[in-house]
Amino acid sequence: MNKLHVDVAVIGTGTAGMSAYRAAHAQGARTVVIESGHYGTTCARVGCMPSKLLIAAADAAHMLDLAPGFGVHPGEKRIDGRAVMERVRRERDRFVGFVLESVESFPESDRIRGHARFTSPHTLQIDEHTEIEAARIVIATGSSPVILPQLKEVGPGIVTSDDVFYWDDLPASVAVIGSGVIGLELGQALSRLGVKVSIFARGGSVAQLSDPEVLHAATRTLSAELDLRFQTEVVRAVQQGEQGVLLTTRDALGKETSEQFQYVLLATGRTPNVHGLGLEETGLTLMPNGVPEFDSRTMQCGTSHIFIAGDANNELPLLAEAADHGKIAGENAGRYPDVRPGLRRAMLGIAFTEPNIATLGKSYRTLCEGGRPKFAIGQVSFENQGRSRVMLQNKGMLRVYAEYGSCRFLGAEMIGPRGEHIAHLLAWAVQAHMTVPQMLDMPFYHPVIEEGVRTALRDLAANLAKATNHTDAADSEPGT
Ligand SMILES: Cc1cc2nc3c(=O)[nH]c(=O)nc-3n(C[C@H](O)[C@H](O)[C@H](O)COP(=O)(O)OP(=O)(O)OC[C@H]3O[C@@H](n4cnc5c(N)ncnc54)[C@H](O)[C@@H]3O)c2cc1C
Ligand SMILES: NC(=O)c1ccc[n+]([C@@H]2O[C@H](COP(=O)([O-])OP(=O)(O)OC[C@H]3O[C@@H](n4cnc5c(N)ncnc54)[C@H](O)[C@@H]3O)[C@@H](O)[C@H]2O)c1
Repeated sequence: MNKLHVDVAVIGTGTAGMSAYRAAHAQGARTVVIESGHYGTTCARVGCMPSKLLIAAADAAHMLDLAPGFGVHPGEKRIDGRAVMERVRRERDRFVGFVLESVESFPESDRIRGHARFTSPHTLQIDEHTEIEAARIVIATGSSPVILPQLKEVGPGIVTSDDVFYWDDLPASVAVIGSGVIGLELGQALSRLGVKVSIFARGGSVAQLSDPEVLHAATRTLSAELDLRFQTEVVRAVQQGEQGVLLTTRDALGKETSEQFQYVLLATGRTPNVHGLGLEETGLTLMPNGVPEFDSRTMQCGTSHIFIAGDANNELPLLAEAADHGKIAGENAGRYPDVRPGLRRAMLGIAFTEPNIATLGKSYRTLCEGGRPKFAIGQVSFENQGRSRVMLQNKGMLRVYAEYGSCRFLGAEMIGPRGEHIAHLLAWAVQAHMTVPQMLDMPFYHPVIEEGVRTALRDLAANLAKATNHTDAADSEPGT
């Protein structure tokens, strides 16, 4: 058994782990990273990048569908599934290659291969070959797809996003379970690429939306294009050899339906990789999901020498968050016991559906927490928004929120054209603590989709003014 003594051990070499390694190392700490799977990160290998590559191909196909609306007739559309998947894998491998180069730039002696688990608060056992005594430890173990119990061990037709980007060809049909971010991004992309797709949602949720009006607009917009079956539960699935899977679902009225699909894609959330880590040996207080209690400003677990970063802490399982968490955790582990709060940015979440779905700052749900909501709402529908209509992308809605009295801009939820860019603009305003009048003083060009944002902000300003002129803010309902 090899024995190692280090200042900082980082478990996981994903985005958070690599960021933690660099930050701890920069503090002068003798640091190692431990990896049980492949190097290359979830984001590059099976997450952000390949999913956006698939979506890019779908966008190209969709543009051909839109063209006749402008009087442009591109001829017969032909999708070469093998070529689509070959490009996805080729470009994905290129991105993974850059990550591998980055990991390989860490000295070999700092890279340990194998599964890490705690045997005491300061000791990690790596498979059966190495024991590491570490003064501080960063947990950056990522997350894994949730597999519904009734779909376990059905057969090769049950897949997750970990499998899709290894396909050689596009399948004939896919049942997507879950209407969250992964289900909608992949479901819409596959559908636009000619795959027969049905999306089954046990409730009525759409991606990360919580504002009922935006949710309504999103449901209407996406249902116009996709076979979206809300309030529908999965009952069972049976693998039928190479034919695919016979999936039985039950709708809100209790009616059971059985349909055959080549694949059933599970997109039912991800669970933090904290089980099998031996956390019970650390003495840390665990939350019901198994994640240790931690401070989201410092990533420190309780007052201990252990830090947790990225998807593993389940706070906001997004790439940019993983990188920030890793930096904060690594710096604090490096200079422990001098633990300091790190930079946390305004919340920003974007689902790359088309139209994009975006949430930023405080969500409607968060603002409504703790009783009666006390914030003003402004809104715009993109249906008659000038530039959106010019481009035949006039779908969706934006709702913006602000605090009565101070007029401080708080956040927004939307589905709409160019949502990824509008969301950045608005998230920057949240982080800069701008007020609605200050935002309206900013330049708006013509004709641009941002003029729709201005319409929503003007509506918000009018609603804020009504409250200041006529009522006590506490008496105001949202949107009045
Ligand atoms: C399909 C999909 C699309 C996505 N798209 C986006 C997007 O567009 N934008 C966005 O912001 N986010 C997106 N995400 C989320 C983003 O990919 C993740 O938030 C991010 O990659 C998490 O990074 P991480 O470092 O926490 O985890 P990972 O990159 O998963 O790294 C964790 C590492 O820890 C290792 N490990 C686990 N347990 C152990 C152990 N006991 N011992 C040793 N090593 C261990 C694992 O093998 C893994 O290499 C997407 C995710 C998916 C699945
Ligand atoms: N563009 C992006 O930023 C992006 C893209 C993909 C993934 N991600 C990250 O990955 C995470 C995981 O994505 P996801 O889509 O798997 O999770 P999610 O939490 O967004 O959605 C999960 C969906 O599965 C449904 N579901 C859960 N349990 C179910 C059950 N038992 N039966 C039927 N349906 C069930 C939920 O109702 C929900 O619709 C996201 O939270 C996000 O942080 C981000």
